[in-house]
Amino acid sequence: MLAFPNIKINLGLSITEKRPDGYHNLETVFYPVALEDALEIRTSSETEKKITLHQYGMEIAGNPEDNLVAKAYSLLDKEFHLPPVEIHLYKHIPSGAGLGGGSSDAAFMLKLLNDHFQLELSEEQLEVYAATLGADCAFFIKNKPTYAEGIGNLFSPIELSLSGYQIMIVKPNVFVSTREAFSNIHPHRPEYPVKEAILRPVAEWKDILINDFEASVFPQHPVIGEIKRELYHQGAIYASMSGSGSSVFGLFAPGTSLPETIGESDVFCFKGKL
Ligand SMILES: C[C@](O)(CO)[C@H](O)COP(=O)(O)OP(=O)(O)OC[C@H]1O[C@@H](n2ccc(N)nc2=O)[C@H](O)[C@@H]1O
Ligand SMILES: Nc1ncnc2c1ncn2[C@@H]1O[C@H](COP(=O)(O)OP(=O)(O)OP(=O)(O)O)[C@@H](O)[C@H]1O
Repeated sequence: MLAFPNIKINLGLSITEKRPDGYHNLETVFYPVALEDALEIRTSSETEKKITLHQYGMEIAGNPEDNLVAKAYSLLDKEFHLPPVEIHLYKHIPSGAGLGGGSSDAAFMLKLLNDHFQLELSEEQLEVYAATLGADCAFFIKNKPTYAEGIGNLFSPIELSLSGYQIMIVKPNVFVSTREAFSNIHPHRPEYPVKEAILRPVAEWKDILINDFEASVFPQHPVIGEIKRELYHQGAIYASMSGSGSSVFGLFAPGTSLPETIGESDVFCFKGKL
């Protein structure tokens, strides 16, 4: 059984307060975009080990047993005593990009196991499992435009369609640690709440829809801020860093031509239609 875990971008991201448990409350809108990994599971005849993971494409830091797809399997295996599986994961989504690639793989793994082994779990039950694997993991269960608050885990669906817009995503070759990005933030209530800003026309977002991580990440990694400026310079209607970086996306009007390139030759670049 095969699935294509996609990415999310953050439309606005306000870090509103630091919690006693060290995590931060935030407000953001997650929007799914069709930049995808490929993930396949098959029941395995292996008797010695439960998971055989084959990885292709971009390298993932860490050991295979720490891969979030393995963690997703273990989570359901504990409850349902699953047969052994062979997993094929083709990585096309860059890591450390703020695009939620690992979280998406994990969420799609839960959905695949649920379907393949007919576990009959509801979307709500799958969301509960997903939330234990990463802050934004549960979003990828329903995978629809979503307003998120709390630590990024309390969801309400929103009516928002960017259908027809074009997107360019650029990720420079720098690594931003999510944990470190949070530690440099001074939480505050936004002047223009994300939930209200998102209702305004896209052409107005530039001044009102803000990712708070930009103020802490751009000074440390100026190349990311330069990419955002360049996206605007080359005609983006709205441009922003996604999550805690290091990727930046630009939204372009339907029918306009996208820039050939942005930034240095070693950047990752994705162009697509929403
Ligand atoms: C910033 C976002 O990209 C917004 O979409 C996500 O909330 C980040 O989600 P993520 O990468 O899945 O993050 P996790 O792996 O759960 O957390 C990494 C680290 O970030 C910090 N963290 C994360 C989420 C949150 N609401 N507050 C935090 O302070 C914690 O120190 C945590 O140990
Ligand atoms: N299947 C996976 N794909 C990518 N990374 C994974 C995976 N499993 C575990 N990881 C680990 O998770 C880390 C973060 O990966 P991820 O692709 O989620 O990045 P991110 O862009 O920082 O996501 P986010 O938007 O959640 O901050 C990687 O450095 C890697 O060590």
